[in-house]
Amino acid sequence: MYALEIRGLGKTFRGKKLRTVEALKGIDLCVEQGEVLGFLGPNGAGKSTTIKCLMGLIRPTVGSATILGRDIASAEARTSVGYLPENPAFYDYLSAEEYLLFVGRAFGMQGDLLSRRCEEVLKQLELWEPRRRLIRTYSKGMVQRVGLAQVLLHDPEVYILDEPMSGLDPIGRALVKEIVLDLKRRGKCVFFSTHITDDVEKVCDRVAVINHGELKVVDRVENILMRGTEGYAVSIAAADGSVEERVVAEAQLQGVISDAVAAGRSILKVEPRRKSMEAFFLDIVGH
Ligand SMILES: Nc1ncnc2c1ncn2[C@@H]1O[C@H](COP(=O)(O)OP(=O)(O)OP(=O)(O)O)[C@@H](O)[C@H]1O
Repeated sequence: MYALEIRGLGKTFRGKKLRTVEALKGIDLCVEQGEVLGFLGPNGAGKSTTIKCLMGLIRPTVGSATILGRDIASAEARTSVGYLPENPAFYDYLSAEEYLLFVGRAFGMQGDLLSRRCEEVLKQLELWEPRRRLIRTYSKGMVQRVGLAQVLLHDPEVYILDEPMSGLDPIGRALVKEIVLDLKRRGKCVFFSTHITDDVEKVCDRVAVINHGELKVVDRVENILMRGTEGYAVSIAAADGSVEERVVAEAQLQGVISDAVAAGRSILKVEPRRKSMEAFFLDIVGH
């Protein structure tokens, strides 16, 4: 059973004067339990539309999806998910602590379990000190961290995060990456959208690239990086101790090494030169 299974998901928005936007054009995607999948795409690609369909916030025009084998329309599917919206908005006349107690009760938590989990996630998200301050006095990054705290609170099996790193400074981003890796270690499934390639390279097992409502590539991060080998950097030492570095294509590699050895020079290092995830992403989306 997949943690997340999306079959032929499509969404057409109908606007004024019969104007339609085909935001999703039939997406098929499965994510395993214990897997971190980065859902990568430029602005307007269809990431939030996919996530809103999964969370039942909008209805797909065609297709279906399940979470841990349960239809996304069911209450059971929703309770097994931790969801972070793209622009989380909270009851800002509550403190972070009050808000988390409210969320926990909505998930059926109470008593010691609820107060213990509140304390744990407030500490994990570095919100313990300001926990009694009203959310309206928080900075943008703090509000984003309240969003992540409510995602983690009920310890669900599946996490659907819409741009979890947005609005965070480098320290906050590192914290989120650490949280995602910790969820992975604990066998959870994390599906998160982003347009930042570096986030994907560091924490994901697989990447799904979406553009204009269509999935363009779904593959393991290491395959994508290997596929993008541009050549090899060869470091060659001369007899006088000087080092020369040359970048050569795969077809010339053997010849360059043989020639250098025949000339009495040593090969110090041969390293593949890979395309970055960013270059790969820009190729896919056609820039
Ligand atoms: N309610 C709506 N009515 C009409 N069009 C919409 C609606 N919501 C989204 N769209 C359109 O659907 C397309 C996909 O939008 P979506 O918000 O899913 O993109 P995204 O990949 O999440 O982008 P971003 O990175 O900018 O958040 C866009 O062309 C957008 O303008």
